[in-house]
Amino acid sequence: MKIGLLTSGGDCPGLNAVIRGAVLKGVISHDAEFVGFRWGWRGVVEGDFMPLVRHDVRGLSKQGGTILGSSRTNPYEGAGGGPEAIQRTLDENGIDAIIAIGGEGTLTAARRLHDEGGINIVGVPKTIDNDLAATDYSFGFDTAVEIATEAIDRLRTTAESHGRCMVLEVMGRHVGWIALHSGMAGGAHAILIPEQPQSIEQICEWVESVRDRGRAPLVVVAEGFHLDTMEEAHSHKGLDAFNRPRLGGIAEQLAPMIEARTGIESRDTVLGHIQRGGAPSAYDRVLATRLGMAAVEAAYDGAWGSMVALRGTDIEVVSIAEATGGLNTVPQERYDEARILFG
Ligand SMILES: Nc1ncnc2c1ncn2[C@@H]1O[C@H](COP(=O)(O)OP(=O)(O)OP(=O)(O)O)[C@@H](O)[C@H]1O
Ligand SMILES: O=P(O)(O)OC[C@H]1O[C@](O)(CO)[C@@H](O)[C@@H]1O
Ligand SMILES: [Mg+2]
Repeated sequence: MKIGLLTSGGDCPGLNAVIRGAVLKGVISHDAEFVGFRWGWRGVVEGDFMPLVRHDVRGLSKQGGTILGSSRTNPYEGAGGGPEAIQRTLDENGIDAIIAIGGEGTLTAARRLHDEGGINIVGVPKTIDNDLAATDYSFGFDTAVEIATEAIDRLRTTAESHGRCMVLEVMGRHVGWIALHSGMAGGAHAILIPEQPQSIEQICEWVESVRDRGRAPLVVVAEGFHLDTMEEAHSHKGLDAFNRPRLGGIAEQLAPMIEARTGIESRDTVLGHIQRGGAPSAYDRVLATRLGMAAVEAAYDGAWGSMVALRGTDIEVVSIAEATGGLNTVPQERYDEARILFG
């Protein structure tokens, strides 16, 4: 079988480990052939791909980013877009199947191409946000949490030196998993997530109780958080390639509000894409490698339109529909559990 791999959507530590796992598994167990589509769906639509042999994936599991490049190209757009044109491109190049590594958008597109055009596709879930349903964790999340936790540890020493309140903004467009886990690991005094709007009065109450105990307050906020007085998440950077608001900047809004209300000097830090860069953690390398290997097995089993997923400690094959049907939000009980530690 000749399989085309692609990485699409925002990048994520571990993408290269998936590619390596898939190629090694396919070559060793099935004598498979691989190509890599460049720049996500763009490579599929434009017929732009490169051969991927065993040598090309040597040492890749520790390398951040994606050697294939990524984009938010829509596979239904352009002359080569849509199921019929894509099938033609695959046939012309002798490519039997696609393994699409991406988030909910990429997987939704993969499912449509399979359902509407019968294209042989297997999905692999990726996102640092951990917002995909049907998989217990997605690779990239653990690495992002490590980076955010280290940032909290570092902010804490400078905060204590000045008696300041620090507000750290982490990623998390729709869900607060990175904020919840890094905040808990780093001992944050308040964790603000998209699923749980709060009042500025409540936030200041937590901050003041920390100050009253002689400590420097540390607040972790997910970029998608909004105060109970706001309609939606803060955005002032225009739209992304898929016409969604680019988030970021809520920490810059909150820090002066906290300072004005409590009198505690406050600073904000936006971690941004640092959370997506660099080498994946050991956990993410293992998870990504196993998912890549399982995706190849799913292809050889003819499990088209499915996705590989982590369930407990097993990698299972589930329908893409299950993964894209809803978001993996932070459950109320997980927030309540963390909330005991606030203030
Ligand atoms: N319903 C859809 N039908 C066809 N294409 C879609 C659909 N939804 C998303 N896409 C395409 O898939 C691309 C990737 O989606 P998106 O930009 O949301 O990234 P993602 O895979 O969800 O990763 P991330 O976690 O970074 O958001 C989009 O730019 C869009 O072109
Ligand atoms: O890299 P971009 O296009 O700025 O996207 C940023 C978005 O991607 C993610 O990192 C992953 O979906 C979100 O947390 C964030 O809102
Ligand atoms: Mg998306």
